[in-house]
Amino acid sequence: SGTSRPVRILHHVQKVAQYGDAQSVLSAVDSYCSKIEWAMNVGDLKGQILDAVVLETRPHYVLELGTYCGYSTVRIARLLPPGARLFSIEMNPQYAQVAREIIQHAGLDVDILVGCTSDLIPQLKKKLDIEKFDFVFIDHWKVSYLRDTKLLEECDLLRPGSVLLADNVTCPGAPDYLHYMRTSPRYESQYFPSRLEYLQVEDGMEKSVFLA
Ligand SMILES: O=C(NCc1cccc(CNc2ccc3[nH]ncc3c2)c1)c1cc(-c2ccc(F)cc2)cc(O)c1O
Ligand SMILES: [Mg+2]
Repeated sequence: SGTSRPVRILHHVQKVAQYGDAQSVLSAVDSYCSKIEWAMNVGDLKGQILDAVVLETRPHYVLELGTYCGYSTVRIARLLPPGARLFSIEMNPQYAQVAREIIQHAGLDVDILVGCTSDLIPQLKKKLDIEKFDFVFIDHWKVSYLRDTKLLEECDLLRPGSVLLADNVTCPGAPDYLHYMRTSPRYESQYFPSRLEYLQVEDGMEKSVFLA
């Protein structure tokens, strides 16, 4: 097929979702990916956990690792107060372009940084004039979760109370990240059991609060 799966999702959103209506964009992605073809969006079930953590945290500065089509980016951005800033890092330029158009269709304003976390995270303070992130959503390569969390610590981008929420800690799994979060005295960690997006497979999210 000529188009990619993300492009097919974008075309579906542009066809059926109301421009400027974030909820209709989320519903369009979820109906497409549950009925036509599966895709690795966080989905509506785990998305409700993401919503609850964002609302509880009321973050001003947000970082997302792994944009894909921008589904979780829209989920987070639609709940942020005016003035809050959301930055999302995506290393695949095709994904980043689709995400920009899906986020635009939702009427939201997000900065997508194209590149890999190991290069970009050390530049964030200087480039974005940001002190610390209040909330980080981690959903990129599962083997990079732990490395990048340690990089956030080393770059002094977390403050006491910063909240990290990681997708897929059960499926596909991020065992070294989970072990670190559940044994480190620097974090208070909590597991939220759920299901893999659009399937009956068990998955879950880990919420970890940075203590100091
Ligand atoms: O693997 C996953 N997602 C990550 C991912 C994957 C591919 C490409 C990218 C490219 N984006 C990227 C990469 C590296 C990066 N470094 N810095 C930024 C950055 C950005 C990201 C995933 C898999 C499954 C899953 C698959 C199969 C299955 F059977 C069950 C479950 C479910 C999910 O919810 C998932 O999130
Ligand atoms: Mg995921």
